[in-house]
Amino acid sequence: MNQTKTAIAVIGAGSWGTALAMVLADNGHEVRLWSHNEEQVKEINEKHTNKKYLPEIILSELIVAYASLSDTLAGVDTIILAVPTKAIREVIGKIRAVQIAPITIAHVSKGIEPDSLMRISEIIKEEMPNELLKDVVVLSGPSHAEEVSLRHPTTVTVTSENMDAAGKIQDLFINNNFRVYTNSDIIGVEIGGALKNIIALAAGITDGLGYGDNAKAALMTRGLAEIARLGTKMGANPLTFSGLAGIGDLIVTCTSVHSRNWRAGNLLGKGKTLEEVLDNMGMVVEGVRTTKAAYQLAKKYDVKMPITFALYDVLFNGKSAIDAVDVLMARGKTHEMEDLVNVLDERNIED
Ligand SMILES: NC(=O)C1=CN([C@@H]2O[C@H](COP(=O)(O)OP(=O)(O)OC[C@H]3O[C@@H](n4cnc5c(N)ncnc54)[C@H](OP(=O)(O)O)[C@@H]3O)[C@@H](O)[C@H]2O)C=CC1
Ligand SMILES: O=C(CO)COP(=O)(O)O
Repeated sequence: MNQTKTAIAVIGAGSWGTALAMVLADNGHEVRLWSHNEEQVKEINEKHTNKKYLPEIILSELIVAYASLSDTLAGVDTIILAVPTKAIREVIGKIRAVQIAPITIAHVSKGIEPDSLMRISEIIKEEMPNELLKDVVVLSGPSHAEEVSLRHPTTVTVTSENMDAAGKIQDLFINNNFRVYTNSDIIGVEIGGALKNIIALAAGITDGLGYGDNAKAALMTRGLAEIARLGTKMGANPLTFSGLAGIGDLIVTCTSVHSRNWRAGNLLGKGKTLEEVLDNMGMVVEGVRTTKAAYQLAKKYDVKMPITFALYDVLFNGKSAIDAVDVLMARGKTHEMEDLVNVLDERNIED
């Protein structure tokens, strides 16, 4: 399906960057995988493994790891950016310092920056000068790196303000194991991908507390309702939340032991402190910072997000998980759909 074979830079050699590098290598592309860790670069090039992040996997020899960013980027016109949200500004700063020609950046990260309340595509556009940036594309959806690296069937979506650019990223990645759709709603795709991590943390907590499937189904359904309310108020297409970057990613993250957010929540539910959990995870748990950002966004846009607020209290205000669940369950009576309908009505009035 992929006609042109090109050199592609994957920036970030954690679980997701490495798994995506494998998809690109399966499609015959030359993949330059940049890491800021020289030991890891040596391991990937000499042993074709990345034991810390994907312990069972042997990597294709088409994947070559680089420690030098300028060597990684030389002659490349597409970057796949796969670092945690917290590192995006720093890494874009390093790219900016060595990049000489305009480039397309496809990011695959799932977060919102607290305080600035920016989506990742917005951060990239802020940090990268116009003359060096062709397009920003987002790739998102239900896709655990552990399963993608085993070539298990996976579906994702790509979006951009320029759908031709999204189509090019679709062509680079699509194959018979990794099916890539397009979606023109960049706000919805980024909000869905980021905020599902909050609900996955909460689902991990209720599992850790020993509550059952009813509690998890409640969290996922009502979690999606509050994600859709906020996203729609921010300008997203509400239909996006019933797609891969919405319900799709919510399902995979709330129900899988691969999810770092679910696992972190599970340990919190079992009584560990946030500090203990994060110290032992060894990989990014995006939902913690995103909870802070979503809490701020809910206030800014005046949207009710009771699960996000309950989790915020558990993570940052010392509330016990059991008390947070009790508060959620004892709230006043409400209509299931009314709040989203109100948000849609407000948007229609503004239009
Ligand atoms: N894992 C998955 O299945 C999926 C992840 N994502 C998203 O992808 C993004 C990356 O996640 P993932 O790969 O899983 O995270 P990991 O924790 O597995 O890896 C993060 C990688 O980024 C590197 N890194 C961290 N900070 C910096 C920095 N300041 N400069 C350079 N490199 C840095 C890490 O290096 P070091 O080893 O030195 O810490 C590591 O190689 C997240 O936003 C996540 O939500 C999206 C879909 C699936
Ligand atoms: O986004 C993911 C799967 O789609 C990965 O989720 P975690 O970051 O919780 O592991």
